[in-house]
Amino acid sequence: MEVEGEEIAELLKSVEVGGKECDVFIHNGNLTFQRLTHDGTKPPTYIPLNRILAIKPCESSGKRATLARKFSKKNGVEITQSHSLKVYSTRISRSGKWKLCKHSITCSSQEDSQNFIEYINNAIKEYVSSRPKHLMILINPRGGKKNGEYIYRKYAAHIFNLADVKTSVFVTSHSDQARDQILEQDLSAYDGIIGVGGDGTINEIVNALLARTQNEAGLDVDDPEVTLVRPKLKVGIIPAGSTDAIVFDTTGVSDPVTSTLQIAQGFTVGLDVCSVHHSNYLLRYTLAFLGYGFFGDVVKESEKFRWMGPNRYSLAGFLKYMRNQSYHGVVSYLPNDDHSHSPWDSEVCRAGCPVCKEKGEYSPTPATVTDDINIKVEDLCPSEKDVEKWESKHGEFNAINAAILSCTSVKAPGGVSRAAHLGNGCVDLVLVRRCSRLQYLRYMLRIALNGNPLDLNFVEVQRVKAFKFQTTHPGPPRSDVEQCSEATAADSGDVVYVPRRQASVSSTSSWNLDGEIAEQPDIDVRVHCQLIQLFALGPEVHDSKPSPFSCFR
Ligand SMILES: Nc1ncnc2c1ncn2[C@@H]1O[C@H](COP(=O)(O)OP(=O)(O)OP(=O)(O)O)[C@@H](O)[C@H]1O
Repeated sequence: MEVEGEEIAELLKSVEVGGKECDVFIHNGNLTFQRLTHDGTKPPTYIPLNRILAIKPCESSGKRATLARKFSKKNGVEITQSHSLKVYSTRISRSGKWKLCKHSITCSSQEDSQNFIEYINNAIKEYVSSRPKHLMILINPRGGKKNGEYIYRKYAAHIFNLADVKTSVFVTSHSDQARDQILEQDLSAYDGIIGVGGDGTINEIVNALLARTQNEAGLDVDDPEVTLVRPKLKVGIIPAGSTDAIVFDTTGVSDPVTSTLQIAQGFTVGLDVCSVHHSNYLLRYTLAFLGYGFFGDVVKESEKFRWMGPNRYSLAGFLKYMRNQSYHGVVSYLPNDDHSHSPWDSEVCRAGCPVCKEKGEYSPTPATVTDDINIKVEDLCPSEKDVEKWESKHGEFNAINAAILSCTSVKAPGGVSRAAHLGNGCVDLVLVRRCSRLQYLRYMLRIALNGNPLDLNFVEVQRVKAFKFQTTHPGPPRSDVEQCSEATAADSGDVVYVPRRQASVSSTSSWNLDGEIAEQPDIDVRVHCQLIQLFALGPEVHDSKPSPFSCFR
């Protein structure tokens, strides 16, 4: 059989699919159903093989049994229950959430049914080499609305069961237990570690996994220049936290079913990680965001209102906004030398993003993912040889934000830097210069209301491979400082802004490192290109047009 010049493998002839008579074949990596009509005009429906989660024999009952009986009567064949099977696949809804679909097929003989199951299972294995076989699941029962366990049992467990992924489930009983588990357990049986919780949970997992990997490799993690080793195990996250920014950035939605389906189907993206040092001492690794000034203060202040739950951030944010503080310091950074992408790009990072692909040569489709991703050594971590290229900016800042990911979420659709990439080996360093309350409000509203927070004259952005921050004393009178910063800005060709009502200057703030507070303001940050492999596809572009790849009904 041939379609548009392509060889196709015919699997089943004249079988019943959803009460309709079809031929079933594989064409171009798709399981294709061709409805048999008198005039043969129905277009085929297909399921890409990499979207098939499982295929199982099943017992026909109820409506399904009636349809099968009708079909067998019409075709004059005896159909027993064991000749029915179900193909479980995924489809993407208009909202971007992934759904599990069932396609029931009734074959005319036991042999046909078994051959079909065998053929599809082999095709999936061949086509999709990187599906996990055994996962460690770490559930944080205290994250978000404290329903991590419920979310896992209701939305995730049956998907892993269907996909024949073995799971070892641990529910943490206290903070840091996930870390201890990763540091102390024998991990050789696992393909990946999945956190059920929020950003804090995945951070704890990644920090522990990186610590263990570097320790086993005998590396000095306190050396900011060290080239870190990529862990063999992949990580994943099923959202059950308050913000879930990392899940949102890597799947496009915050939905436990979407995340579980992407994990079970072995989709993988390479994620950049920042190492954060203070005085040649490793503070921690961060995955999404670093913020000094406003966002550091908010997290610190919010600790006083922990009893309020997630609302504590709104109250702390309001109090800090009213105080409108700014901080002195020098930011030095190593600019990205690859000018093919910048924070001003209108194209955002997506599944199959060419920028990330080129950097890490990873493919988000499971067919070609291998453990040995070919990353150029010079991309892994900026080194001493880059010394001469460092640049710096001095001044007073309301906020210094570094976006490793775009940091978009349901609450912040504008993100911190919408064009930031998952795995380009860079962070977008956003400097919010000393400004009035009203100006800062405009900045925040653009993050919250899907505007562009970078397009303001008191905000500067640089795409960098590394940066350092050092506090400076208020020093010269304000007019001198302004002259100095404006002169620097003018020299470098940047827009000069004149703040109307300015912030009050305080001594130092703290860093918000993915939601954790670091009291040391002077830090040294290096970006490690795609150091972690995360089970996710990357946000997808949605097409509102109906697709032939859909649930076959
Ligand atoms: N059993 C537990 N009891 C108390 N704390 C725990 C427990 N298990 C984990 N934790 C800690 O809870 C912290 C916060 O969890 P997590 O980040 O997942 O939720 P969240 O803060 O609500 O979500 P988000 O970070 O997305 O805003 C983690 O740093 C983790 O160490």
